[in-house]
Amino acid sequence: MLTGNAQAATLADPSTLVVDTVGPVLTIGLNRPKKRNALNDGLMAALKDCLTEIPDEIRAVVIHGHGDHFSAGLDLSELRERDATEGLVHSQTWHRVFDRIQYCRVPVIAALKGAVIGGGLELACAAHIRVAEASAYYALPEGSRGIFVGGGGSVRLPRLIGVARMADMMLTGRVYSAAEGVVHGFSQYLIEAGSAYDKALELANRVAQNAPLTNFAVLQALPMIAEANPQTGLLMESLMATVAQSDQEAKTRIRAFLDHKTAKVRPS
Ligand SMILES: COc1cc(/C=C/C(=O)SCCNC(=O)CCNC(=O)[C@H](O)C(C)(C)COP(=O)(O)OP(=O)(O)OC[C@H]2O[C@@H](n3cnc4c(N)ncnc43)[C@H](O)[C@@H]2OP(=O)(O)O)ccc1O
Repeated sequence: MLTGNAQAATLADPSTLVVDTVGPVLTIGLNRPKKRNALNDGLMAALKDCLTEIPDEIRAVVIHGHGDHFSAGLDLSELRERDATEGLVHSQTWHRVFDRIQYCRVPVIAALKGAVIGGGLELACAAHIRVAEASAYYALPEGSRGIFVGGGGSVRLPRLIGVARMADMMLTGRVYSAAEGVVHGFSQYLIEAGSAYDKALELANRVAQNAPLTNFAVLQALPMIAEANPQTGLLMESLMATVAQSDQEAKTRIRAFLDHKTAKVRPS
């Protein structure tokens, strides 16, 4: 991996994030509403710090946007002339930040509203669950800006919506609606305007009640199993299932169900 001065010079700007704890949930609010939460170097460095130091008692994370939008993507005012090395360093810096989301030890839920554009969309792709309210819209206008995605979008987005649809987004620059986002498998929830944050928090509290080992398996093992060849995947699944069910947590939880001391599965 390349390193360089462009990266070393970046200082975290704490004012660009509002970080809070709500019970077992860490909430991270992108906080540049006047700039539609465009992702500048200071915000990206702050986000990286914040995701590196998740307290032990936190069981889930919600990332949301202050103001009317999730994020308008890369802060174009910072897209200064870069030579090839600096460009690679910049892109790889973003990769490291978004990898911290994807490989976070606890589930990360993105609460989407308004503009979810370019790098903002790439950020959302790294989360484990996406909750969109009706105001959310998605676009990849990189073509019209003369650039390419640089935050892992070409790896993560096709795995969610397919290569052809991502190609359509990039080539046409078309704005996709919140409803299309659900239909195409980008977001898992579509809810009324104004409620993405509340819904994300509700879901975060729910996943926080799971056995940590099950959540770990979903975050770390499931993506690998899904991409493995079937034989390898089935073996990995068996190993993961065996580890999980032999854990004391599973034994306690199953005993509680059999003793009628825990909730049944009911439609919500
Ligand atoms: C190359 O290596 C990379 C690339 C990347 C990632 C790339 C990308 O993310 S490309 C996508 C960049 N984003 C855009 O093109 C969106 C631009 N913004 C808009 O279209 C609109 O602002 C809007 C989001 C639809 C909202 O519209 P509206 O509500 O009308 O607000 P405005 O009046 O337009 O904006 C208010 C204020 O915010 C500024 N602003 C908005 N977006 C950005 C932005 N992306 N960058 C900088 N500034 C922005 C706007 O200029 C206004 O400022 P004023 O000073 O005029 O008030 C990743 C990694 C790589 O290595």
